[in-house]
Amino acid sequence: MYRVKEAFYTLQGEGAQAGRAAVFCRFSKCNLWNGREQDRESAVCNFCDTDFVGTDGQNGGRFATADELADHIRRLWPDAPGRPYVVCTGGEPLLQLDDALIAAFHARGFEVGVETNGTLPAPAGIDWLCVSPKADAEVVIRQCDELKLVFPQPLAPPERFEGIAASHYFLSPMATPTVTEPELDPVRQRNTRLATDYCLAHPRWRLTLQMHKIIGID
Ligand SMILES: C[S@@+](CC[C@H](N)C(=O)[O-])C[C@H]1O[C@@H](n2cnc3c(N)ncnc32)[C@H](O)[C@@H]1O
Ligand SMILES: Nc1nc2[nH]cc(C(=O)O)c2c(=O)[nH]1
Ligand code: SF4
Ligand SMILES: [Mg+2]
Repeated sequence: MYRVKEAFYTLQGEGAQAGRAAVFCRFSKCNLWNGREQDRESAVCNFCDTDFVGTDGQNGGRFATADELADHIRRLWPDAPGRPYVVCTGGEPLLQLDDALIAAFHARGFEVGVETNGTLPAPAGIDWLCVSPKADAEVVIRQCDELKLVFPQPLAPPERFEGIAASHYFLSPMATPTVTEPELDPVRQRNTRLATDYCLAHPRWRLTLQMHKIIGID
């Protein structure tokens, strides 16, 4: 049984695939926070900008088989040229994404992207793996397509992750979890300046911005 909070068609807003059309499949549950506001402060990951509790979002639900979920996601992709792309996120997608679901996506022509906190092993066959480390949680994935670190995190300085083999190293300024408009978020503005300065001083790192919030989609 797969539990999905929501699924929607949008543009990838972050990282090296930013600007690419994708169906986002947001799985329920995370291993670093239970999703309840009253428990945020004591959670390992305490800046999450996402509601991943339950299955009640748009196109959310419980899916008994990989084929049922992949068919559901396929229906959200437009009938137009261009390689179908699904981004599995959450919550923590690696609590649920398995070989059967990756195979079901591939069988429908999808490239499979994953956004993970890196604390759980990744199944084989993922086409684009984005690892975003959180605080002092141990990262077990040693190789990925992009390492996308939310910055700054006192317990997760960029230098700690340079041993993880990645094609791209990004800093993503930490936003206030509950604020969607960047211009109304002075904390994000300060963090954008800090991330910019870090990238200027350490040019292996690149800046990425949450484009979907800037342009006001999803
Ligand atoms: C909600 S998480 C879900 C996937 C996975 N659990 C993870 O943490 O990577 C999706 C992306 O949003 C980023 N994110 C979450 N809260 C954020 C915030 N307040 N500011 C900037 N990025 C944030 C995460 O680091 C991750 O790259
Ligand atoms: N447009 C858009 N791009 C995204 N990239 C990563 C996201 C996520 O929450 O995993 C995300 C998201 O929530 N929306
Ligand atoms: S950002 Fe990712 S790891 Fe952190 S609580 Fe949200 S879903 Fe979990
Ligand atoms: Mg998001």
